[in-house]
Amino acid sequence: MDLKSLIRDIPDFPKPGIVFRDITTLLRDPQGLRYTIDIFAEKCIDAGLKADYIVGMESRGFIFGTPLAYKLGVGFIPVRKPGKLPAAVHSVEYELEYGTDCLEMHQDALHPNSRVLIVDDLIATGGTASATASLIQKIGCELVGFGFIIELRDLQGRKNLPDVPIISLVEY
Ligand SMILES: O=P(O)(O)OC[C@H]1O[C@H](OP(=O)(O)OP(=O)(O)O)[C@H](O)[C@@H]1O
Ligand SMILES: Nc1ncnc2[nH]cnc12
Repeated sequence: MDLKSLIRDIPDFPKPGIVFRDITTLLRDPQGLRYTIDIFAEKCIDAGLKADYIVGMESRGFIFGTPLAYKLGVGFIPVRKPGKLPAAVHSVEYELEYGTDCLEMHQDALHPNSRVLIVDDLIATGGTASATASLIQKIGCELVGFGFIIELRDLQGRKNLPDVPIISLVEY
């Protein structure tokens, strides 16, 4: 199945010059959604990525990370934008094109030495994924790899990530 054909390209969103890779059209397609999660799980297994938990970033990381965790038979841990999680959190600030943003995770979400696969819908600069990796490493967890539906290769986000396996299903 050609997943790229199910992803809608929206030019000049959210600003001129950006081509927004819209996954809502993929999610809307029952066969496309099922295939995405099935092939994602298959590639993780084939790559030997043995995780105890999937960590997904708000918000589109939730959309793919949770069904992948279900498929792999492991737990899902949300990494959320500031002020959303009710219990004590670890926080990490990271650079955006303009300014900074922050991500948070419950301090008690993971035990040290838990094996974690970080999942998001897309990697662009790698800032979000890199910040999430630093969060789980703060707790002493083992980062087994990253999984993305979409990788924007020209932005070279991989260069900002730790040296672990990276799975991406669709590249631009
Ligand atoms: O590699 P980067 O340059 O960090 O960009 C990738 C991130 O940007 C998008 O999330 P966004 O923060 O736009 O929020 P959303 O998921 O709520 O739409 C996307 O879902 C990734 O998390
Ligand atoms: N081009 C893009 N399309 C969709 N989500 C994004 N997040 C960062 N860059 C993006």
